[in-house]
Amino acid sequence: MYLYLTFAPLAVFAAFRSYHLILNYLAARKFGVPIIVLPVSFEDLWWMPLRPLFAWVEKLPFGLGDWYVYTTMGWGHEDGHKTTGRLGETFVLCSPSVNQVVTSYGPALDKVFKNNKNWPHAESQSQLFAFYGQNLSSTNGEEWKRHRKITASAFNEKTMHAVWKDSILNTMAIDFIGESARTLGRIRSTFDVLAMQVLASVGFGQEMPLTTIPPGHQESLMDSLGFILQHVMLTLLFNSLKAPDILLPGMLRRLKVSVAEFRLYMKEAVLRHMQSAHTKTEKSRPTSLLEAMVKANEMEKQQSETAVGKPSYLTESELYGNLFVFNLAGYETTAGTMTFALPFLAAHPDIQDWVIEEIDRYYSPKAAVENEYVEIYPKLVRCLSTMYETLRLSSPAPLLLRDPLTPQELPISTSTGPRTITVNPGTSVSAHYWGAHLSPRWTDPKTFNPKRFVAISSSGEETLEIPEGPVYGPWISGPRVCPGKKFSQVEFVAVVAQILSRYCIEVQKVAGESEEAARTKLFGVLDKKYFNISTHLVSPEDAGITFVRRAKD
Ligand code: HEM
Repeated sequence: MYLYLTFAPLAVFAAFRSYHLILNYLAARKFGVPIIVLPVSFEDLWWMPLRPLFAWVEKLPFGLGDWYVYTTMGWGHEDGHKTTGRLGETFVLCSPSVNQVVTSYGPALDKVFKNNKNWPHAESQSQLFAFYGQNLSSTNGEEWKRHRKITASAFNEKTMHAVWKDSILNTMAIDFIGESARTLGRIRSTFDVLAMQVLASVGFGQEMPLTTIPPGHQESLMDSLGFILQHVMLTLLFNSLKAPDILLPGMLRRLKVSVAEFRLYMKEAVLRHMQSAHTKTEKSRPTSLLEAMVKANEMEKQQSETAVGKPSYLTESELYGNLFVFNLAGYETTAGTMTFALPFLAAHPDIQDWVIEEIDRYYSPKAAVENEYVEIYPKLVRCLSTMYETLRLSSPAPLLLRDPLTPQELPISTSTGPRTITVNPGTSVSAHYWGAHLSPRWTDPKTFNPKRFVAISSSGEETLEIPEGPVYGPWISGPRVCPGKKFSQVEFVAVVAQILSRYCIEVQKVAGESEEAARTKLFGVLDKKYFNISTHLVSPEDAGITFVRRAKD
């Protein structure tokens, strides 16, 4: 009897899933592209906490566990170009809950991202990070336009000045002499802190040290935000849990405190900026993302009070939602990019010398103090090309899902030439930039070569140029292009310029290890990645780099 009660619901569930899998498979066949059949999709939220328990299936013989890799949103990080190399630029992931057309074909990506009205964010992904309030990334259509209009004003040239200055000053404060040898794990934590510091001062306008616990708080801003961001998936799953503290394990109790603390920090910061928005003169320009956002919102509110119809400003919780998403989207992405860029430069001394040549020509470590962002930043093309190439090889974005609202034509490439398929509502399209960035459409796709992004202009100057032919889109394109694109570029260029103006970076060797063996080991470590909000290394402690003071000092 007990056995029956336990297994009957499972049998019903399995029968229900099998029936839907057959229906989805029949629908997928109509596309006439390769199909990968999966028992579960990463769009099934219940699967997320269970997934680690099934890691063993990958070890099954005869490829029986090959499906497992495709059941995480970040499967591209692990798979790279393998599946696209085998099946082509368009294929379907067919599971009981959904069919996903996966594409790395340029015209398809172009079409989807240019038209976010017909191709909105998939509901399954968009609501993930809305626990502080609806925001830019959680909304679609008219709602999204309202968020985008207010938040766009935050990313202005004045804030870029602040990003430049803060990035350089925070890099100067890192002790690369006292701790010259760092594992890639330590590199990541170093730049996690740096990225958070830049976001706290440029994002919040936070002036006190991030580690201070002000009156009325239990945690510092750094500790609360850091804890939430490091455990964001857990926050997502347990945030709405109303259980009394005594029943919660220590980890969830701490998470609850951090979530409440960060909300309080946001509340105080919004209030502070709302008050200063009233006292500052019209002409004084905001210096933090939050201040700019609050100011634009207050102006919108005033106009909205005189107009009829739906309010066009953001509510308080929407301001929090956006501020949190800026932190979430801007912290790991930039820190992760640095974690890959520095070892790539260490392993390619010729490229490093080429970048240093540019830095020595245009950059001086006083650049932050003298505030020369406007003059120096645009000249550091080789530094920026290093970021472009790093992102080509290690993009932080997972598979980006879009769900068509009405039947849409999607271009595909086949061995007999290009054609289109009709994608109906209910089928997702999944942009697979890992496949695109490592495609043979690039010359020598696996090699780190920032020079591929540098061209010479008619006046003889080096300029950044994306090669024609292959697809490049770490920040995507179209109306939903990453609003923090320039923020991340300015931060990256400032950090690399500051470091290489004083240090060379070398591959770390253990006693008796040859240069070649150390490089091979480093490449092996850089090659094994996984996704958790951004790109992470599987074994970051197994390789490292060393900062060597440059001779000119
Ligand atoms: C290397 C750095 C970065 C990369 C590669 C990157 C990449 C991306 C990508 C691919 C998207 C589109 C996601 C989608 O539509 O599904 C996006 C959106 C977004 N990013 Fe970034 N990002 C970076 C840095 C930043 C920074 C520094 C900030 C803020 C300070 C930021 C804020 C955002 C926001 C708010 C969105 C949502 C935009 C919308 O939906 O309209 N990002 N980013």
